[in-house]
Formats: sequence, structure tokens, C-alpha cells
Amino acid sequence: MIDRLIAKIEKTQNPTVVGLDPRLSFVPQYIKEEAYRNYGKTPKAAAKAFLEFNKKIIDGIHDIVPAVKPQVAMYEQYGAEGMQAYIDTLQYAKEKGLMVIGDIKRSDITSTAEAYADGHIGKVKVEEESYTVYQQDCITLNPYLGSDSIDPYMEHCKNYDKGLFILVKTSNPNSGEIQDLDVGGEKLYERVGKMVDQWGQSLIGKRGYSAIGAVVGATHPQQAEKLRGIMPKTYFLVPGYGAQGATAKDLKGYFNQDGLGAIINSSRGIIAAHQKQPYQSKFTEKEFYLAAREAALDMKEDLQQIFR
Ligand SMILES: O=c1ccn([C@@H]2O[C@H](COP(=O)(O)O)[C@@H](O)[C@H]2O)c(=O)[nH]1
Repeated sequence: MIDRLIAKIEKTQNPTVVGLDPRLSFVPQYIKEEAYRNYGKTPKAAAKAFLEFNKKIIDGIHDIVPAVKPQVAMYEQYGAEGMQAYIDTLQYAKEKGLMVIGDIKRSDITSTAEAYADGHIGKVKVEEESYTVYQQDCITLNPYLGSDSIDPYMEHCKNYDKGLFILVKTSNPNSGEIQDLDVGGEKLYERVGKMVDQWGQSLIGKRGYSAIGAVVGATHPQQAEKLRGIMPKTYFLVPGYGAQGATAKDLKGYFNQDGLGAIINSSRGIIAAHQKQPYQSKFTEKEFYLAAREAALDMKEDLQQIFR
């Protein structure tokens, strides 16, 4: 998985992942009106509107970014119909050649983790038949339950060429309440970083990076620099650029000398660009996907300064 991701980053010359975190307030009126006409103002209508919205966004960006990161919470809140929109979004993104990072942040005891792993990055069996339900190349996990909670996913990474991004230092303002605690002379996030690096050693790809990556928020550049030193073979998934305030200037320390090692996420900053300047003045509401494309190209150019 990690070699495929690196190949896509190199092909697009763009270490960006577009977060597919739809909200009804982002969806243009014409899409919502059609959904409400067909299904009333129901969770089903919201889900149908999300799928239509996502497909247009994917059409707008699929050739200029390597990956998308659908955030499951946005879909799950609408129940079964929402999850169908999630599943259909994954499939459409894969059809368009994108790598897919499912932001599902799961964590549980081994026997339950096996079910999550089968469903999300493996296959589920119904008697002698087996099915791929969620078309994801990698998923996010919470490491709080320890290594036995991660093991089932590691097996599937090996068997199905999949990957993980494990929470190490999250972007939210209060992440330090737990992640910065002192544990025997080091910070908890450093200890977790070392553990993730260790877990990843058996899954190093041809390019020298592991299929077991880490989530490291763009809003914590000092901590990221420490982690970069602690875990040189671990790819970082970096949320926090754009809507959460981080800029390209904060991001140099997230990358290795080879120009690889990090992929930067922006969700609201791209998919809701049509509601913000300068894009709002340039594009009509119906052209929201063109606004997203331009915002993604602007982000690509912004990130170039890291490598100059
Ligand atoms: O530490 C973390 C881990 C995950 N996220 C997720 O990334 C996106 C960020 O969205 P923006 O609109 O670009 O702020 C969202 O899905 C979060 O759940 C994170 O922000 N920080």
C-alpha cells in the first residue's frame, strides 16, 4: 500500500489528501432540492445529496491529488443510508484511480478488532462466500488499547496490501491533556510514536517506508519534528492544514530529506472552497467542484515552498 501511495504522490507531484467530510451546509442548493424532492427532508435525502456532492468533488480533483480521506462520522450520523453513501463514495473514488484513506479511528479488544479489520481492510465471509465491503486502501486507528488491539489489522495489511495511520499526536487544541503526559521521562506521544515505528518494522515497502503510518497534526510542528526523528520510516498523515489554521510554513519538519514521509490533509478548505474567498467570487454555486479543484491546486503550490 505505501509504495502505491508514494507512486501516486510522485505522479501527481502533490502530497495532498482531500478530506471528504460533507455537511449539508456545504452542499449546493440545487443538489439538496433534488434530493428533498425525491426523498423528502430525510436522512436518505441527506445521504443522496452527499453522494452527488462527493462525486462532483472527486470528478474535480481526481487527476491532481493522490488520495481522498472520507470521514466516516459525516455519513454514519445519517444511519444506514449515510453508510451506503460512504460505501458508494469509496467505490467511486477507487473507480477514479484515487487512493482511499478511511478515517474511521477504530479501537477495540482483539476479537472485536478482527471484525473491524475484516470489514474495513479485509474480507467478510458469509459461509463459503467472501466480500469486500469497504474499498479502502488504509484506515485510521486509535492505539489506546495497545498492541493486541492493532495485531488483527497488521495481519490484513500483510495479506491484502493495506495500510494504517495510527493516532500519535492529534491536531486538536487539547490533545496534550493526554498525549503530552510524562511517562517515565518522555511524552506519551513520543512513546506511542516509538511503538508505532516498531509495529511498522515488519511492513517496510520497497521505498523504505512502512505501511503502518502515524497521524501527526499540522498544528503541532515542534512535536512533529521530534517524531520525525523518532520514526524515520513512518509515513505521517497530517490533518490541520487550512481550516484548523496550519500553513505550509509549519510543515517542513514533517518531511524527510527525500521529500517524502508526509501527506497533508485538507477537508473543509477544499470541499467548501466555493463558500470562501477568493473562490466564491470566481465560481457559481453550481461550479463548486471547480472551486475545489482550484483550492487543491493552490494548496499544491503552497506546499511546494516546503521543498524549495
Ligand atoms: O488529529 C486529527 C485526526 C483527524 N482529523 C480529521 O481530519 C479532518 C480535518 O478536517 P479539516 O476540515 O481540514 O479541519 C477531519 O476529518 C478530522 O476528523 C483531524 O482533524 N485531526
